[in-house]
Amino acid sequence: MEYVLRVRILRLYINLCTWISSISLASLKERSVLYFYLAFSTFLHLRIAGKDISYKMSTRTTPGTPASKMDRTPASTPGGPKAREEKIVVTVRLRPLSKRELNLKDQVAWECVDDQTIIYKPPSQERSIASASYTFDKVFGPVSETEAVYEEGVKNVALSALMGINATIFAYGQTSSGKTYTMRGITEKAVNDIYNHILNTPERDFSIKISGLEIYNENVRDLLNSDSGRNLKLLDDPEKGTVVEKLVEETANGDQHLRHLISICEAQRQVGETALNDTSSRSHQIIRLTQADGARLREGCHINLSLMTLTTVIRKLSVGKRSGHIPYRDSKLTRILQHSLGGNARTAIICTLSPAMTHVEQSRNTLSFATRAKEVTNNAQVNMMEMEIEELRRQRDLAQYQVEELRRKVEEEQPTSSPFESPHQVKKCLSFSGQTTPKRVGKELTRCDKTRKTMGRQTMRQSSATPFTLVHEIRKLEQLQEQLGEEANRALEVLQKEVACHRLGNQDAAETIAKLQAEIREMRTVRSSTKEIQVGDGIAPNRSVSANLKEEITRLHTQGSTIADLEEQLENVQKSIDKLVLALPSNNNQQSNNEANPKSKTQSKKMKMLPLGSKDDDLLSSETLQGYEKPTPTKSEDGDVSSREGTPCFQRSSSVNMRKMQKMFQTAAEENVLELEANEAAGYEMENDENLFEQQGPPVSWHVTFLEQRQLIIELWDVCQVSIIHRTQFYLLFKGDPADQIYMEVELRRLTWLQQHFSELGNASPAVQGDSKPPISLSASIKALKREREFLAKRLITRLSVEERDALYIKWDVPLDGKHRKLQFVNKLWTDPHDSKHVQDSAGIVAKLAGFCESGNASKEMFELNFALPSDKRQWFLGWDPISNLIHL
Ligand SMILES: Nc1ncnc2c1ncn2[C@@H]1O[C@H](COP(=O)(O)OP(=O)(O)OP(=O)(O)O)[C@@H](O)[C@H]1O
Repeated sequence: MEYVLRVRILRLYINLCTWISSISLASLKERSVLYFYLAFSTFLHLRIAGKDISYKMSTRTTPGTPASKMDRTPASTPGGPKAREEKIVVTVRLRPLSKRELNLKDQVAWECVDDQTIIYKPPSQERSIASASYTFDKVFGPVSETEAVYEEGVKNVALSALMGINATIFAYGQTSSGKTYTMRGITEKAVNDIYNHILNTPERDFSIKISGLEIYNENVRDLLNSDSGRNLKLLDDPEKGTVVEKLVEETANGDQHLRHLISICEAQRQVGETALNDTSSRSHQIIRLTQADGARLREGCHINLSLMTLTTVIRKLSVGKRSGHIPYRDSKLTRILQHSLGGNARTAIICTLSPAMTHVEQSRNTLSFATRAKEVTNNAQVNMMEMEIEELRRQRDLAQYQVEELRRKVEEEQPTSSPFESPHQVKKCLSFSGQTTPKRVGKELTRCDKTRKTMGRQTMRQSSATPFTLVHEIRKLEQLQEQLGEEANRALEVLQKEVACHRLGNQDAAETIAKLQAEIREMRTVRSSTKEIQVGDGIAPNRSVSANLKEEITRLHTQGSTIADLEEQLENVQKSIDKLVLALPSNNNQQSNNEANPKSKTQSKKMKMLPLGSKDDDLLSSETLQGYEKPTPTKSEDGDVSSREGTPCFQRSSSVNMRKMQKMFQTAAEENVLELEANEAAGYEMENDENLFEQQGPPVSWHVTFLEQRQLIIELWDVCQVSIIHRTQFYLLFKGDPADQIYMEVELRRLTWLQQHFSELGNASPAVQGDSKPPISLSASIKALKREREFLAKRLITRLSVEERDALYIKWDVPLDGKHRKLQFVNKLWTDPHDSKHVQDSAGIVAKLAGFCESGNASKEMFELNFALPSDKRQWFLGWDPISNLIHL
């Protein structure tokens, strides 16, 4: 059996760091190099079976426990390696003053007072600044050797990889603080230890594979394959999590080869650095910035998203994993390191510090990052794979075979059945469906069996004095075998579950799914007491839109378009909303919260009922939005779709103005009938799908049609300057459910009319609608949209924390210190109808700012806004006006 140890070297280059805003410009200007550099080494995926899997993780409860003192308790069974929460090991290394700092007569500002505490100890003239003390797992002062940092700080974590546990070590600190210096030594020592382990474990075949990658300004580059291009894609693998597409993985033939490969990664980094400075415009910008004056420096500073997100992820994790959405997906680095940060891995962070007084702010920031990191817990567990299961299965089969052999021997010794024998017992205890159990038919024995039989008989004769003793011994042996069999079966069950979890990505995912299933069951219970309605009833998803629409219209006509029918339509939409809401990761998190806090259960349920509900402090990021894009299926086991009939929320939804809905549908229906009839008159046979097929090829699936229609709608929204809140609501509500067809059609029709109206109107005076309604014109729409953006800009302050805002500014290229940056930012939302990611992100942000999640009336309002048809047709086309009312413009 071969065991594969994967070593990954990951480097992150950063121009400026997240704490840039807190660094005074004066100190920035003094820096000769303005990029930050983080070095990571990641040890991943060691597949190990045998005695090593009998270790389980221990929980470290106090932040003061040194990594070296961490306890490892052998588990009693092979099925014992269950994930336990374990905090990240955080150490700090303070380097000596560098030559440059000495030349500049810089002073030492930090002192390691013991092996766990570092204090800020300013020189006498600075004493007015409050001193501060920080405690970590281990603190290494300026005279400490890298060996000590390895042995006492991170060795345990590094060697966890040899026990089949994912391990990650990374260095974090400002430029020139000693990350490379430290990581080089640590990598070297870890390589030594790994190869020593391999030498001392000759019974196993190891294979060591290494890959190296660099993230520079969110571009991922392969350090072992310079031809691979500058921006490798990250892919989501259902089994492995995030993987880097086409990343080369070299097999190391020995320790020297591994060192050589590591040095290639190192050299690539240096080449990359130089090359980037020469060729990359961004890098030019870095150089230029180092010589720039304050204003230009501020204008142009590019803050690295990965580092920013890393700090956000650590901050969020430090207050508890279940504290809301963790934005792993917001940067390449955090995506790649997802398992190492709060996931299935053991992680050690070495925070490196310069002792210099001039760097005191950066050092404080590093220490506050380290303090937060101390609170982050991981759920490391041994990676158990099919091979290990196979091995256990093999052992069990062997045991079964031995029992059978013994039984046969007893039978030969004692042909008549003994009252002590219980033939079924053994079979029962080893009943797990093995494949390799040798089968025997009747008395037909192979030559090998016959030889063994003869030998066995001789052995039995020698070892058993009397038949009674022999039977007694056999019984004892059987009992032992029974225990073994049961244990093996139990272990197999555990392992299979673990493998299943692994396949799903991680333990968290499995837990979430389990909880979702529980939720689904609960929903079914609620549902079973109410009326069952099929989603998309009467609408065949795979038929052409026109055919479906016509059928729908006919249905509405023949049934007299009763309110009940429309209610049914509405219910279907509500189901779609439920699906969307349930698909929100924040709701999954909320569900998890409820496990711990039953009191919040009612609240949570209420939230789930709300369309677009999400936690208030949970910024709808790309990850959340992906949840929208591919909603988690909420089908129950028997295929039913969740329904909310009878729930308070459903009743609220039912209070939609049904008359208006009815009228709207009728109008739309009538228009469609006219259109269909016109088509028919023109020679199209819409009803005959077969003819259609012949004429146009296979019918377009609803999903394809939906995507096309949605794109058209998005473009029309842009052209017609439609409210971005309306766009957001519509975009997030209608995700392609078959029941959405009618709404998509109506929206398209509405927008087409509006576009036509605007173009016909040209410079002419807009139509006045009477009453208090504003005139319909493009300029009126633009004005309304401007007001709406101003409103949303104001909401940035109340809806988002400073950090969230800064993260968004960075992501959307809004200068952090620019004037009117809130408005600048909001003005960027919903501006590119052709960029689906832009649209998705814009929708997430507007949803958050508009606070869709807060109001229980949101769904009602939305239905009225989007689809209520006032008596005047023109008013209907101004369907987004009430949104202004909603947000009190
Ligand atoms: N503990 C230490 N003892 C002695 N010298 C050190 C120590 N740590 C770092 N140095 C020296 O300080 C300088 C900067 O260190 P290093 O290059 O490792 O910093 P870095 O954090 O990797 O910087 P960058 O982010 O700019 O790449 C180097 O000359 C290195 O030899």
